[in-house]
Amino acid sequence: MDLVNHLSDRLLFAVPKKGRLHQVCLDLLSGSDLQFHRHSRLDIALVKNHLIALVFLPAADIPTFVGEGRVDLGITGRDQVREHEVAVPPTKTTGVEEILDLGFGRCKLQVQVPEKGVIQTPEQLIGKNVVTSFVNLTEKYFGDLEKVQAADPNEANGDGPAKLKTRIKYVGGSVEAACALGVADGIVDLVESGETMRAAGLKAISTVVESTAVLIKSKHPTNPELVDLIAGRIRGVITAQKYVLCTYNIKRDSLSAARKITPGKRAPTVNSVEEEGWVAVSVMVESKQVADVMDELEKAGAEDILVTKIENSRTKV
Ligand SMILES: Nc1ncnc2c1ncn2[C@@H]1O[C@H](COP(=O)(O)OP(=O)(O)OP(=O)(O)O)[C@@H](O)[C@H]1O
Ligand SMILES: O=P(O)(O)OC[C@H]1O[C@H](OP(=O)(O)OP(=O)(O)O)[C@H](O)[C@@H]1O
Repeated sequence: MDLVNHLSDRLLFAVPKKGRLHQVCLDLLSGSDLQFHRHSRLDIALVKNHLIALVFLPAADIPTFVGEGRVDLGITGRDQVREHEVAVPPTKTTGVEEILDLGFGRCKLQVQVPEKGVIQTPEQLIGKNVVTSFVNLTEKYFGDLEKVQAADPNEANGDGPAKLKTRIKYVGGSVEAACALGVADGIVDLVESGETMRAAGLKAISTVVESTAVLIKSKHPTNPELVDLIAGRIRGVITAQKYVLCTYNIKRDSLSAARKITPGKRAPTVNSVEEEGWVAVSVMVESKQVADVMDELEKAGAEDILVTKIENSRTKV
């Protein structure tokens, strides 16, 4: 099938083709009931049940395609969006709009130096070699540091705004190896658990950007209604993953204490039960807090506390 000729009437949705965000994005598409079959080695897949085509692209390239309006929707890291924005500042018609913070892919772009070295602050890297995959953000970061230093009367050399003194070099991956290989005095790279950084004998001395995955759209999508529909579905899946449904029985006298523990997103649903003086409560609770909430509810006199996974949802995040 000539896929390219099937694209003209379809909304284009870019998804990371590899890396940390790939599988979790596929799970999100499946949770949103976007059904597709990707032929091996093809970076385009037609969605069977909507006028949408998925395009599988490197996360770093997605802001470019969406920003130029070639692709309508995309998922990538906020770090990649910021990196692109420094290189190509948005205008009224170009650039991306963030629709939704997806919560996963949480990491920080950090300045890192050898743990046992003499450099302790980012200012000490000025004029030295810094290696990164995020050249634009790194140049801006050190450019701003250099400006601050130049504004300091003790440091000013009177030459006016100079070109960047710090030498920023691009590498596409394994950035953490650059210091050990003698190519860099410091690096700017992503950190999540910190394992990669520690294994390379590095430590973080500053944060350039904090990032999570985001759903982005172009400024003039071809089918805004379909963009809203997909955004609503994805929001529903993300909310469902973030919350669980907690139900319990409690004496009406203790209800106000229990409401403080489980205020819910709007308010808990309270139903009367057959037994005099008791009510049944059902309420959404953030998954990461649910164990503490159950302990507190028990102390407040709640009984039959049950927690259920939410498959999908339509509620404001
Ligand atoms: N360790 C991490 N933890 C969480 N999110 C991360 C991590 N590393 C990267 N990310 C996020 O995922 C995005 C894509 O990074 P990743 O390195 O996975 O992509 P890639 O370079 O395309 O893939 P690969 O590294 O497999 O070649 C980053 O821009 C960032 O937002
Ligand atoms: O703090 P951590 O949990 O160790 O994660 C950080 C690492 O994850 C990313 O690399 P990835 O493993 O995706 O490979 P890459 O270096 O080839 O980009 C990032 O570039 C770091 O190297």
